[in-house]
Amino acid sequence: MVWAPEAADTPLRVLRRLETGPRGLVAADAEARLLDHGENVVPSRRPPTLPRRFVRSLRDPFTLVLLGLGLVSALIASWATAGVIVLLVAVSCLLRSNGEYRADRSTAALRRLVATTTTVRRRATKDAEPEEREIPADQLVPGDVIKLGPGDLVPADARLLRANGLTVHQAQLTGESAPVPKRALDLPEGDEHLLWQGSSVTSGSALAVVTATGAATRFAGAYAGPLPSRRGAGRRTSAFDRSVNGLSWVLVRGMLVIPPVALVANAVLRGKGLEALPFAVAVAVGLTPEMLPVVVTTVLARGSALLARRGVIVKRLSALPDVGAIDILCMDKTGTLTRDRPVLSGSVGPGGRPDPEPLRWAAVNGLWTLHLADPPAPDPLDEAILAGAPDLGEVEGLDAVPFDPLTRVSRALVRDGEDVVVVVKGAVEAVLERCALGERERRRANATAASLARAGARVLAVARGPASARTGLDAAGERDLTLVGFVTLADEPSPDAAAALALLARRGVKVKILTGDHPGTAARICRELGLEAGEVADAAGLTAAAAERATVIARCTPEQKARVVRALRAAGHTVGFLGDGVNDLPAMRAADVGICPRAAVDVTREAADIVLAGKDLSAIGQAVAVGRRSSGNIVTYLRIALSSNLGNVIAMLVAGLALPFLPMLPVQVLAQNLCFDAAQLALAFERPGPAALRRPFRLRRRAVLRFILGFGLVNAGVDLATFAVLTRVPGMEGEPAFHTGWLVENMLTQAAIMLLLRPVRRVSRPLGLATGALAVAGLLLPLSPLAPALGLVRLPVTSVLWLLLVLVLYAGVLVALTARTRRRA
Ligand SMILES: Nc1ncnc2c1ncn2[C@@H]1O[C@H](COP(=O)(O)OP(=O)(O)OP(=O)(O)O)[C@@H](O)[C@H]1O
Repeated sequence: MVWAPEAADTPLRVLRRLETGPRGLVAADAEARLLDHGENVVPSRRPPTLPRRFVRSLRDPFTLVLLGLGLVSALIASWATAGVIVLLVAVSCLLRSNGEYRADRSTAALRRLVATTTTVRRRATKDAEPEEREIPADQLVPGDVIKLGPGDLVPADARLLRANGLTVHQAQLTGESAPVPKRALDLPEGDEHLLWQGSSVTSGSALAVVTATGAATRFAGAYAGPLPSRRGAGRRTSAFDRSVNGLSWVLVRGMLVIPPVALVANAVLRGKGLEALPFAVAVAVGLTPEMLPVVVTTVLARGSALLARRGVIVKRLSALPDVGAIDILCMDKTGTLTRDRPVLSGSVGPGGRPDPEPLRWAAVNGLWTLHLADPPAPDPLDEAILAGAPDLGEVEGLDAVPFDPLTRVSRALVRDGEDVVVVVKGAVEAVLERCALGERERRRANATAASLARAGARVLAVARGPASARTGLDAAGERDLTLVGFVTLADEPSPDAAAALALLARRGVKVKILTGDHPGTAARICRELGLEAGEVADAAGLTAAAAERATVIARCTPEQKARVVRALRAAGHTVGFLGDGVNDLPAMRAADVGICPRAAVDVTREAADIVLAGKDLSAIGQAVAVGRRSSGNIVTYLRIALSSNLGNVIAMLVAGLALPFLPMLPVQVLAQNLCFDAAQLALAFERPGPAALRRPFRLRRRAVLRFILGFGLVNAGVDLATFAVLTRVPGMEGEPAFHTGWLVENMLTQAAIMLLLRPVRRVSRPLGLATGALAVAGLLLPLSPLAPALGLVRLPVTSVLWLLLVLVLYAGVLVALTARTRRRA
């Protein structure tokens, strides 16, 4: 059976070819088709397997440079060096891919909870009435009849059977960034009647028949390789990623420069040629924080697992440090701060007097948009209006376009007795600008709406005007309507919103409300939640400076929300956006981190980096804390690893020039590196001090570089002091004794650095064990069976005592130098 419809086929022919009908498939038939066609999953969207992750982790710049150095070692037959490098790479990639894999698995159950679902029409038996059900999108089969509404992801390729004011965003497939209109034309010419998997509904509603699923969709064909970013082309790397990448590249450059410098120096000063190459390679490896990718993955995977236990899904692991860096969180109001369960509270005429007419016409509009546009999920506002509406009389619906956040109105064309009328309801300004009103009447209407909003109500304006059944809704002028009045609805704040806002304030995150609603309503909700409303601004004509000052920005269109977010980012803030509706999508894409509650519409959930699967909004505060902790641990690792490595490399290069022999054998450099790397994994389990949780975390690259350089030099000084001791203590004259002394001292100082260069004093159990093991390994390696292979010998007791003395002095210096930073933590 060939499912793909020819572009110009009529709906009937397509339905026939797919052996289905407008009433949907019979359930048993759908099951059989599922076996035939498989699940509706694009192959490249399946989570990668462990081996594939392993191969992917090889693409890291450090790993590539390490492999390059390994290759050089192999070419000059320095097998031990090559072997240790391959071991380092293998362990690093294995730990990293395993960490990612486990992080994915830890959120898998939660992900299923918030998986995309689709409203499908199916029948229990051939003669049964069709029923509409939500099923997971991966269970769809060709021939299924589906319903779509604003915010829905198009779950498979489909042919429209009916469409109402439908526009879709299909940039991923066609590159068009603006939403394109779609119609259920009988005899189409272009692709106006076709929907592609991977696009999303911006406005309107539709009934469509699925023509292709899974690997057979156009999307799967277009992206056989890796997927483009789900957040669209606008997605940038975060400040944290950029800083870590920047540091990495400084080091990679260093790694590439060191071997030639060491070689040339040896050649010039000692007339040695290529025999110094293994040493040069080992020194370059010594500079690498080869465990950086592993530590980053472990820290982030742990953070994500911790949050999963609290019902928070981190979809993009690298979003965690971004959450920790957020200093402004913008959020929408409806469905985030309020429950989005509005209840009708009143109906008044344009002057503010109680009047049932606005409610009646609002309900007529709501009823027929619901019936004719037939969206998959009814709008809560329309439901509330219908629940509280009186008898609507004999009004027959002719056409309707559901609510669109861009126009901010919903429209219906109805026959009222002999007359055909267009009924418009929506945001006050959007409706008033469609009304023929004198200056005074307009002012009076605005004053009425403002006073209703100040009392905290959601206000909808209702207007009507003459139209023609023949020319239909699209041609209805809608310019000279008559204002019927206003309906008001109450929407309770979410029970946990106040606590969540208070927690964010304690964490130093400023909250801004960006809403499509009236400023009065938004300001009132803020006060009820204990948030100082401060400056309330109107989105129209808002300047960047005003956006920075305001706490509430009202009457926002979706694009204006995004513009505010972009302006705040341009002013140097790290901005999070929390929203649930299709009107929040552009802002979510513009923000550093997108967050959405579980009940958000599909597209918003797809675009979000973090999904709050639980009900409690306070989870955002927890995500912020975990984000800061994760970044803190990564930076602590970088400081410790790099200042220690840098110190060692400087000391080795200097000593290399002063000594008649190599200060350390390549295999010793690498063995010491391996031990240090393994111990440093414990830094992933650290808990930063309370001060780190009180303010947004910013990785300041310069400050980190200064720290690394400063302590690197101190460390080099200590190494050279060790060098001086080793050359003077009796019994240490020979090359093996010198090597052993330096290796032991290095491992002891590395353990000291791990304990002392952290921002907090408290030592976690994993860290205590790791540093203890590193120090003991340093002392015991020369006595172990590995000693001959590593070129180590037993040291006289006096020299060990001397080395311990240097260590104590070094620890004293570190304690004195870090006292100030620790006091602040
Ligand atoms: N179903 C509807 N019919 C008519 N008007 C609506 C409907 N839903 C919303 N509106 C009006 O359009 C305005 C903008 O709606 P939009 O959904 O963009 O934002 P919002 O509901 O106010 O919430 P948020 O705080 O999430 O931005 C609303 O304030 C309301 O006046």
